[in-house]
Amino acid sequence: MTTRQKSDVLVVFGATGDLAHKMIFPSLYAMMKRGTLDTPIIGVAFDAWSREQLVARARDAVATHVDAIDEAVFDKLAARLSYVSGDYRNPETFAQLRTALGQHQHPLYYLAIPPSLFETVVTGLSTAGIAATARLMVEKPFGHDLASAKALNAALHAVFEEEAIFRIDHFLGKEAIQNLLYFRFANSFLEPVWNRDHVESVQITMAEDFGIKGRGKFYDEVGCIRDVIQNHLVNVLLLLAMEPPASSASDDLVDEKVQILKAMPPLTHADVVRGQFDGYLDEPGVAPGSSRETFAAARFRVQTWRWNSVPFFIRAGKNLPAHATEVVVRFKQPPVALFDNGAQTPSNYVRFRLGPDIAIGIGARRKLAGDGMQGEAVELAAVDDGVGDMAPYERLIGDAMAGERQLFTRQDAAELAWKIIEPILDNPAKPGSYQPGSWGPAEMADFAPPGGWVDPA
Ligand SMILES: NC(=O)C1=CN([C@@H]2O[C@H](COP(=O)(O)OP(=O)(O)OC[C@H]3O[C@@H](n4cnc5c(N)ncnc54)[C@H](OP(=O)(O)O)[C@@H]3O)[C@@H](O)[C@H]2O)C=CC1
Ligand SMILES: O=C1O[C@H](COP(=O)(O)O)[C@@H](O)[C@H](O)[C@H]1O
Repeated sequence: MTTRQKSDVLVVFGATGDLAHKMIFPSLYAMMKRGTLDTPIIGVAFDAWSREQLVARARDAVATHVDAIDEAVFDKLAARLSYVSGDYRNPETFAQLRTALGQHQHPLYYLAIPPSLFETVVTGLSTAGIAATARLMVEKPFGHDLASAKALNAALHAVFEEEAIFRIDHFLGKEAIQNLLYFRFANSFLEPVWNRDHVESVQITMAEDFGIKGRGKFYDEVGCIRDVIQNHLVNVLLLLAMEPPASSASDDLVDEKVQILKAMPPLTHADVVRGQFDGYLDEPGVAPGSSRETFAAARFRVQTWRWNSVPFFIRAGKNLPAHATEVVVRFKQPPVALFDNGAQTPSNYVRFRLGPDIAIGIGARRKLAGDGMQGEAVELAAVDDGVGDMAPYERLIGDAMAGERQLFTRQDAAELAWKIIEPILDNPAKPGSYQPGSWGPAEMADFAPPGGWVDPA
C-alpha cells in the first residue's frame, strides 16, 4: 500500500466497547456530517450482536454526544455499518472478516481493544491473509514500560511495516496542541527569545477536578505518570522544545522530536513528587494499600544548545482544584529593575491554554496611570471559542485513513519516552497524600519552577 493510498474500509475491533461509544461513533458521525467518510465500516467484537444492535449502539453513542442528531446524516452512517461477531482468539473470526471485506483491498484496522489482545489480532489478520495491504491504528497504552513497548513493536512489525502503523495519542489530534507547533513556527518574533538566554523555565500543568470515574482497575495498573505524562504531556514538551523541522512532512517533524527525546536524560526519583488523593484506596477496583500515584510532578532536563539549564516541569493529577491543561513559558527578569521601586516584578511569559478552553496569552507589564513609575501585569490574549473545531478522534481517524502520519507516535519516539520515564515507574514508596481539591501533596511546597507554579484559573 502506498503512503498516499486512501483506506477503502474501516474495521473497528472493539466496536461494542467503551471507547467506541465515547469517541469512535461520535467521530464517525462527525466525519459523515463533514463529508469526509465514504467507506464501509465493519465492527468486530465478541458479543453475538446483530447489525441492528450495532446500529442502535452507534445511535446511542451519537445521541449522548451531540445536541440533536441529524437523522439524514445518521442514516448514511448506519447504512455503512456491518458487524462480525467472534472471539479474536479464534481464526474463524478472521475468516468471517475476510468475507466481510469483500473486494476491499486497503482496510484500516483500528484496535480499540485491551492491549493484551493487540498481538492476537495482528497475528489473526496475518494468518487470514488480510494484513498485507492494510494499515493498523493502535490505541494507548503503548506498552507498560520500555521492555513491553519494544516487545509490542516487535510483534506489530512482524506483520506491519512502521509506515502502516498509527499509534494514537489523542492529545496530538487536539486543535490547541497543533497550534503550539503553528504558533512557534509561523511567527518569527518568538524565535530570538525561545532559548536558554531568555527563558527561565517551562511548566506544563494538566489538572483535572474529578477523580478516576470508576476506572479503578485500569487506573491502579497505570497511575498518573503512565496515563498522561509519558505520552500526552511529554508530547507537549516536545512541541515546545523541538527545533524547526526541515519541512512539515511527518518524518521531518518526528525527527526533530526524537532529537529532543535523545537529549533528555532519564528521570531520577529526586526529579519527581508523587501524590495520591485521600479516598483513592476506597475506590472500587483499587488494590488494598496501593501505592499508585494519582498526582505527579516531574522536572525534566533538555540538554541541547537551546535549552541546557532551563528546567521543564510537568505536573498532572486527579481531583485537583481546576480542570485545565496549560503551559507557561516564563522569561527571565529584565537585567536591571528600573521601575516599581526596584522590586522584582513578575516577568514576561507566554501562556498556552490547551484545554478544555483554548487561549494563547502573552504576559507583560505596563505603567499604571499616575506620577510614579509603577506598573501592573497585563496579558494580551487570543481566545479561541472552539466552535466547529474538529475533535481529536475525528481528525486522527481521518488522518490514518488518508495515510497521514504526522499526528501519530513513531516507534523510536515511543520507546525513547519510556526510556526517560522508566527509572521512576513503579516506585513502591507510598506517595504523599493530598486532599481532593488541593494542588497535590505537602512535598510540592519545595518542588517548583523558579518563580513558582502558575495555577490555572
Ligand atoms: N475507554 C476509554 O476512555 C479509553 C480507552 N482507551 C483504550 O482503548 C482500548 C479499548 O478500551 P475500552 O473501549 O475502554 O475497552 P472495553 O473493555 O470497553 O471494550 C473492549 C472491546 O474489545 C472486545 N473484546 C475484548 N476481548 C475480546 C475477544 N477475546 N474477542 C473479541 N472481542 C473482544 C469487546 O467486545 P465485547 O464487548 O463484545 O466483549 C469490546 O468491544 C484500550 O486499549 C484502552 O486502553 C484509550 C483511551 C480512553
Ligand atoms: O488519556 C487520557 O486522557 C484523559 C484526558 O483527556 P482530555 O482530552 O479529556 O483532556 C484523562 O482524563 C484520562 O485519565 C487519560 O486516560
